[in-house]
Amino acid sequence: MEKKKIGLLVMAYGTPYKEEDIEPYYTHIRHGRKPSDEQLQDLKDRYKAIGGTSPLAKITEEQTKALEAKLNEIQDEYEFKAYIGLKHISPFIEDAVAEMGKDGIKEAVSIVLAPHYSTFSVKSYNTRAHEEAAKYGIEIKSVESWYDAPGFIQYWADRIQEVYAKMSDVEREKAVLVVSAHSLPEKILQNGDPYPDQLAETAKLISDKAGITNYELGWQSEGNTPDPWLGPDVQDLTRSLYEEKGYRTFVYTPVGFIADHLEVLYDNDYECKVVCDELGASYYRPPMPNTHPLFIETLAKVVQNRVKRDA
Ligand SMILES: CC1=C(CCC(=O)O)c2cc3nc(cc4[nH]c(cc5[nH]c(cc1n2)c(C)c5CCC(=O)O)c(CCC(=O)O)c4C)C(CCC(=O)O)=C3C
Ligand SMILES: [Fe+2]
Repeated sequence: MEKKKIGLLVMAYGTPYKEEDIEPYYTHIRHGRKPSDEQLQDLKDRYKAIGGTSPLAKITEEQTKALEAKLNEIQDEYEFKAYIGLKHISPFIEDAVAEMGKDGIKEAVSIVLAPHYSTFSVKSYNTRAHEEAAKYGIEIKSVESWYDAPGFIQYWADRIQEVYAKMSDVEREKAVLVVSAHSLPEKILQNGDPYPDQLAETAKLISDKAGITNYELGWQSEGNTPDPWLGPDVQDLTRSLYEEKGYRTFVYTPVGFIADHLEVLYDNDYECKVVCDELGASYYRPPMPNTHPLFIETLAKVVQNRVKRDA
């Protein structure tokens, strides 16, 4: 039987490919407003600190290829063809959709490489994709969130158990799991955004599965703007947990992200580690999902379920 061709639109944040890309990328993130020299230098310094550029571009590509291959392996009704569409750098979401149009694709499914739904994040990706798709008569079924997908929960529970198993008994007794996502401006709460509740649900599912009772929710990587952001910030949280609850071992799981990139390699592995070192506490950060087979299989199931669902 002839397989039906279906577009697989994989959307992600995007990252500068080289140093010269940092300024236009940052300007795009800031909705077209150029960063000040100081802000730009600060961002350049952070990329420098993690090796010059982020590994994210390569990981997004590997995740997309692996997801496409997995989907074509687990079913034979459709032939999935993957397209990467990025939020803040080329190939932009619109470029990917236009490419699908050129290839004659009429039916597509989309997923954002971020587990939790927010009007600020996933909704803006999906809106851009759907607006462009309308121009080409492409029907896109969009996955809205997958923060509770069983394989995603299992992935983190396994990694957490590995970390706790490595600890000395003394370390384990005073350990706390810090489950975090990217902070967003507090104003998202006015319209009942599900983002904080989804993070809380991910944290509960993961800690239950891993058998960890001491866990706390935190927010990280907040932007440099005057409005209030969701808190507590993971660095402040580390200090208060140390002082008020006596924890001495900190296990950071930035579950709002799925790859090694700036927010994890700098904001966790450098900034949170500095706080732990200063306090004399132990720092742990289990590996990110990247292209782990269980993680890719999980995304494939999420996509497959979305294709099967009507509307
Ligand atoms: C919700 C969310 C996610 C998770 C969901 C998703 O993945 O969509 C995410 C992921 C990421 N964010 C990233 C990078 C950056 N985000 C920034 C700034 C901002 N992010 C925001 C939100 C999010 N961001 C917001 C509201 C701002 C402030 C904008 C403003 O000023 O109004 C800035 C500017 C400088 C700074 O603030 O640090 C950078 C460099 C990278 C790539 C890292 C790499 O290159 O390795 C990734 C994966
Ligand atoms: Fe960001």
